[in-house]
Amino acid sequence: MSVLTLSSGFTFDYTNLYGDGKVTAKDLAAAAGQLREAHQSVMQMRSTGIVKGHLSKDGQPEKVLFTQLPYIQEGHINSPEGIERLQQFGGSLRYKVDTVVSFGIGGSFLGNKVLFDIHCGDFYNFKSAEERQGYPKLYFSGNNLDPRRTDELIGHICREAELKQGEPYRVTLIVISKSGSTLETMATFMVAYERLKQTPNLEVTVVAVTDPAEGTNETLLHKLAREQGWPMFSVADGVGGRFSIFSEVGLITAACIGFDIDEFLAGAQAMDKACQTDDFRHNPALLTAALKYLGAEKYGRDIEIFMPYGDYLKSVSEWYIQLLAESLGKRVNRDGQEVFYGRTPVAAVGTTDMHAQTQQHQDGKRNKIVQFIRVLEWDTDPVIPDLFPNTAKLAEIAGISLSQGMEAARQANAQALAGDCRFNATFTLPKLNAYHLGELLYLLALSVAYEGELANVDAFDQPGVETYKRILGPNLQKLKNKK
Ligand SMILES: O=P(O)(O)OC[C@H]1O[C@H](O)[C@H](O)[C@@H](O)[C@@H]1O
Repeated sequence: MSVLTLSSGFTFDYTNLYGDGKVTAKDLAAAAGQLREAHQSVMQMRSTGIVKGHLSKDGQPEKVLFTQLPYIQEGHINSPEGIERLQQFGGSLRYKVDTVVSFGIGGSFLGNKVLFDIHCGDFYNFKSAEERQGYPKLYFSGNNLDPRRTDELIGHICREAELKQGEPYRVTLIVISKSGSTLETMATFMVAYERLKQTPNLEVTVVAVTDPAEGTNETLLHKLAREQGWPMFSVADGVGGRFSIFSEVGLITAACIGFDIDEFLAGAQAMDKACQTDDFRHNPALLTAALKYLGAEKYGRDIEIFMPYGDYLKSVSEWYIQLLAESLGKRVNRDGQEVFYGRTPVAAVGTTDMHAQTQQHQDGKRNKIVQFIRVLEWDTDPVIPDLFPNTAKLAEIAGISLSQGMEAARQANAQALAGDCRFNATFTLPKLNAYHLGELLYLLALSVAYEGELANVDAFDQPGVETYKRILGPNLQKLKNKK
């Protein structure tokens, strides 16, 4: 067994990624110099924010500061006052605001959805205010231009306002956009704001989360917020969208639902500390990056199936898709040579996708790594009752808890894949709580930074997404002119 165990109980089991027929000790030994250099570069990024070759969208040198986020400190992006302000904001909503709608897409949505799913689950918005401890209902929008869902969400809120007796129905719209002008976010926000403002018995307020720059670099959202007097939170300089869950971007959702910000950042901080050793066998982010990088480069495993077991972890897969795709999917390396690097991420969830994707993982091309996530201990865990003792097949599973069944299924999946030389690995979270979630998400973010170094690509830009935007902008103008 090859398992790296942290003092918190978080583990990385890479037994099925390492050894004969997998990434070998020889492969790792041959890459030792590269791993050392990658580690030095990441340590330099930590202390100075400087990453070789990284430029902003405007071609200016730009610092990378996400490793600062776990540390709440005076003068840091997450300062004690900043966190206090977030908590006060969350507290100010309790028993006062009925509904929050969070508008955002990509890095301004995916992490927020993770926090919501893990903390609130599917049925939160059906619960009473008391059951939600006074926190408002919370919906997401802006992550598409879907006319039907946008319309239905607004209709639903308006109906709730109609039904409310006495006090007006209070809605807070949180508009999150680093660039401050993303099409989906701004379009759906404007549609919703206009309709909600016109609804009787409904009071609507707006909060903006955007780049705080003023002057010539001021974002459109910042300008609007300033002119309209909306309260603002920041997407700090040096924190890219896909790394922003630990900043005010993600933490504002945490504040709105009473998710434990301190524990979440403490988990991220513990992981950051665990990743400071240059011994790759004991550095979870470097070890993960090294094995996946070598798996891709030497063995052609350039698809990553991200497969947590448990419904509410599916959004972690979706968050990871953006992290991996935008960070490592690069045409050129930092020396300007074409490399077409990056694993293609695939979102999956167990056990569900064992009945949909596993056929391909088991029998398709040997070009994948399956990354499992497992939760060791669940807060609630119903036991399958012996309801039909005379039906042998059902009696056989009686007495087993659902989580035991789920873990047995994951183990069987991992074993079956490993038995046919199909690379896989498992992260285990002792429990599904803020601390361990912080550990996991931070580990993934840092491993992507390491892999950028190993592959010599800029993990912090996303030039490819501008290509379609350059076509879309003029096309939207043409549509407007036709009217
Ligand atoms: O936060 P925003 O500026 O609105 O950006 C939202 C998202 O849109 C872009 O297309 C980028 O590719 C993403 O990296 C970003 O997270």
